[in-house]
Amino acid sequence: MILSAEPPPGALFVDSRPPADYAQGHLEGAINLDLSGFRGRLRSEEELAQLERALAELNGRIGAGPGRPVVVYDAGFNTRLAKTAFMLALGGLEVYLWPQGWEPQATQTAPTTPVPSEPWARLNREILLTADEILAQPDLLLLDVREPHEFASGHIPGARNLPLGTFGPDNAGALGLSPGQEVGVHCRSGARSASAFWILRQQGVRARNYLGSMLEWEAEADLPVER
Ligand SMILES: O=S(=O)([O-])[S-]
Repeated sequence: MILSAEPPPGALFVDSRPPADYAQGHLEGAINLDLSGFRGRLRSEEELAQLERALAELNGRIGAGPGRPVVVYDAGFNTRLAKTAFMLALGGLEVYLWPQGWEPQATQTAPTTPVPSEPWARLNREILLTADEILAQPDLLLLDVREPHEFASGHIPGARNLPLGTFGPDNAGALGLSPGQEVGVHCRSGARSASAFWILRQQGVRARNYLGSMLEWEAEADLPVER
């Protein structure tokens, strides 16, 4: 959920900005964490289980777990914020995005030492889409949020090109999407599509992010590419 007001009480703050920005001033108790660079093949059950273990280890390290909301903030609504928040939500955490409004409270300069907790994660399969699920659901509306020239260079058969810039906070209906509808979103490596994911979820559309996106799809010999 994208916050426009104060965050929930007791939240763990995650600052996804670059370390130099964090060092200049961050929210009290916030840790500095950018998960937007995540890449990984997610096709076998073992690969999914490995990701769940990695997220459990991460949650334990930063003191995140069930019952404690996590608020991720950044300098505006950007793909770094969106993908970091998506990765944490994928681990089963209750996640909020706080793109603006936090700035006046960013007064702490000393880095926060996280208080670790028991490693814990539950992979939230409801928000994740995998290549094999795309193959198994040919009727699922799949939105490729890359730019038209990227789409033209090769795309998943049946995908519809809707560049990220076309998504707005209240235009899901105008894009032909309705609350409750399930749609898949993807891009090159799951970052722009994480932004589309949150924008659509905010409007009640049941978006699922194909995290592997075209980087994974094009690397797999058995997956068809349309040009
Ligand atoms: O935003 S991206 O993952 O397509 S590089």
